[in-house]
Amino acid sequence: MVKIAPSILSADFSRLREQVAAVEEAGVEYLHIDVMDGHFVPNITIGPPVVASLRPHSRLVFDVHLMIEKPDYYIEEFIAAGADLVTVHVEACTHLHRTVTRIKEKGALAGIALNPATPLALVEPILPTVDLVLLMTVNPGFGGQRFIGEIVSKLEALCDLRAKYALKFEIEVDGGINVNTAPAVVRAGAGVLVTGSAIFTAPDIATAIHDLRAAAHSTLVCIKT
Ligand SMILES: O=C(CO)[C@@H](O)[C@H](O)COP(=O)(O)O
Repeated sequence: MVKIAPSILSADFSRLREQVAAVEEAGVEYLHIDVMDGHFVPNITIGPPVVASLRPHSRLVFDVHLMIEKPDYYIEEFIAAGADLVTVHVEACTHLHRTVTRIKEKGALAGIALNPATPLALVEPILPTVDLVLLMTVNPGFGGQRFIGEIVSKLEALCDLRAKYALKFEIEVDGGINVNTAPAVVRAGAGVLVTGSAIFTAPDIATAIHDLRAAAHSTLVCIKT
């Protein structure tokens, strides 16, 4: 089953607790938390105190996406704040295997994220050590951008690598995911859909999540028949 991970980047921050409760009630699996530092990406967002404030109010898997330089300095703090899954950018890590190992040693699941222009070959050697691979389908930094369709073939190639090595990591896509783009990424092998603006700027959050799930699952039905 495809998992949905609403990105709170597009939420109304003045009503964050309420909006997290709304996506949780609508049955999503993950809460995607975009952490940006103004250096790795040209935007500044959320730090560990926000994660810690939300933690007592939600049972969702906290999927913390670090779009920051030197992520090693902050891994422990985000896990202590309540992150269940910590994803770091390949482009921000000099010693990626060490960083992934540190995340796991500190008790969280470890993800690696690749920008659209970053080739899969860079991460192939460490795929057996990760729990999730996030393929950016926009250039990171902002919500509401247009989906980059060329990433679909990269997604298929990642799926093939997972099958080739008989691995079990999850494949997450992030950026421009909505009812129109979800079918293509699910068909190509995405198992976790990060969606920000299509959920939080919709007139009704529950309806938006229902529609996204229906679009994703309709594709799965297509594959089976
Ligand atoms: O990490 C990012 C952007 O850098 C994403 O998580 C976006 O927040 C997704 O937003 P939409 O493209 O769905 O609006």
